[in-house]
Amino acid sequence: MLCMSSQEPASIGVRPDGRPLRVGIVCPYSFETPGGVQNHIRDFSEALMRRGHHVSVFAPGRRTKDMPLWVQTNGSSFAIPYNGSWAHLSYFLAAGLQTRRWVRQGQFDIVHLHEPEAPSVSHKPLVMRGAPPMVATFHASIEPYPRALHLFQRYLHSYLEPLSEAIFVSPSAQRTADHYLPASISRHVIPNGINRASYLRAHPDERWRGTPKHPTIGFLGRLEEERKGFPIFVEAASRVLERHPGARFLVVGDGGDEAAKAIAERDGGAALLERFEFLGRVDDDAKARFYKSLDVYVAPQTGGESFGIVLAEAMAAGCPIVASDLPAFVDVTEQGRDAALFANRDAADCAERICELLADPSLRTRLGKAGLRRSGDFDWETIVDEVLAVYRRALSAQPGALS
Ligand SMILES: Nc1nc2c(ncn2[C@@H]2O[C@H](COP(=O)(O)OP(=O)(O)O[C@H]3O[C@H](CO)[C@@H](O)[C@H](O)[C@@H]3O)[C@@H](O)[C@H]2O)c(=O)[nH]1
Repeated sequence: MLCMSSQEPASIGVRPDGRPLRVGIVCPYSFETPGGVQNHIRDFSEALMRRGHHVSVFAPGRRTKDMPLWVQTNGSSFAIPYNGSWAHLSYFLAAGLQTRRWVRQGQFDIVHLHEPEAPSVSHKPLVMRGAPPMVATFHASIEPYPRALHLFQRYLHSYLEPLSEAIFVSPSAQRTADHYLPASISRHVIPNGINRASYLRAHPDERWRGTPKHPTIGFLGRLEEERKGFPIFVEAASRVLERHPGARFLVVGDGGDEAAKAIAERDGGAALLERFEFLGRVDDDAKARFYKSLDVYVAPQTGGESFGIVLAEAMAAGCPIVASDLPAFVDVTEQGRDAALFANRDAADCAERICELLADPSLRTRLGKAGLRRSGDFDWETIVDEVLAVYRRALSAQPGALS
């Protein structure tokens, strides 16, 4: 079992004896496909290792070349539609045996489960006898809560009983989990984190930088997923072009070919398509430069967002944001003080907000500065301390758990 840590522990401070913690993290989704939960676990693990702790992650699916050595996989996964997206999970008998064996062999001080309510490997340690203290992070936000899911509430309620502490990435994620989480479990809202410094130090990329005549307006996300709102971005773009014919629309994410085809098939689609540039999936450095270069970043997501990590990233780059008024986005932007919000699914309103920002550089500067300040609340360096405080509580509630 490979558990990694950095060489020089700065401050450990969770175990009474000052030794580093051994933390086992279970991710329900395969690392073969990128996603918010996987990125969160990767960045959190790296931040814990920078503090000197030992971390090992278990996830479904196969190993890929670029996967860190501290991620272990169980070799298989299957895809199901989940919360407006496709999730690559692993659930059946072997998955349970493999996960529990991994927990036993890891001799962890703490086991940290992500989305233990999802039918995947992070569900499995909950039935173990003699398991270390278990903390869970709940990411999902499903509002309004569907009637069909009420059927599972009683089952989940008793299944989740062994958890020591629960973390929610936002108040909206807590409202969802409150439907099935036993009242006895302590609750903490701790947001998703970002590597803020990487956005602060990024430089704009000349290819993507706007000018007053040719401002650049960006979208980032999985284009083929309805809930990421790309069709709303396209509709808003066509309206913005009526007032700013030189505007360029830069798009990062998988699914560019299909999305370009759909634009070309619209009335007047060929002219609209000329104003779009599909950049495909980019690496994290290019992503930071992308946010840094834009005049406006647009987040037109229509639902299923538990937090809105992309907003936090754009804020850290000082990029002014136009976003839909989903509950999670309202929270991240402090009730809209740090971004211009539009009525969810309303492309005309979205275009209006974009045009207001394009017409008013001082408004863009004000929102960029407000976002930059707000992004400090999501820096991993702060968030890790908050999670370690939760680990400390879980360990002190089970004093015999530490070896
Ligand atoms: N480098 C790079 N990163 C990308 C790309 N596309 C997406 N990402 C990154 O992938 C992460 C997740 O992006 P989302 O579009 O928000 O994905 P999600 O899987 O729907 O995220 C969910 O979980 C997050 C974490 O809890 C939530 O913050 C989010 O609201 C949502 O519920 C973000 O860090 C985003 O920048 C790309 O092409 N390149």
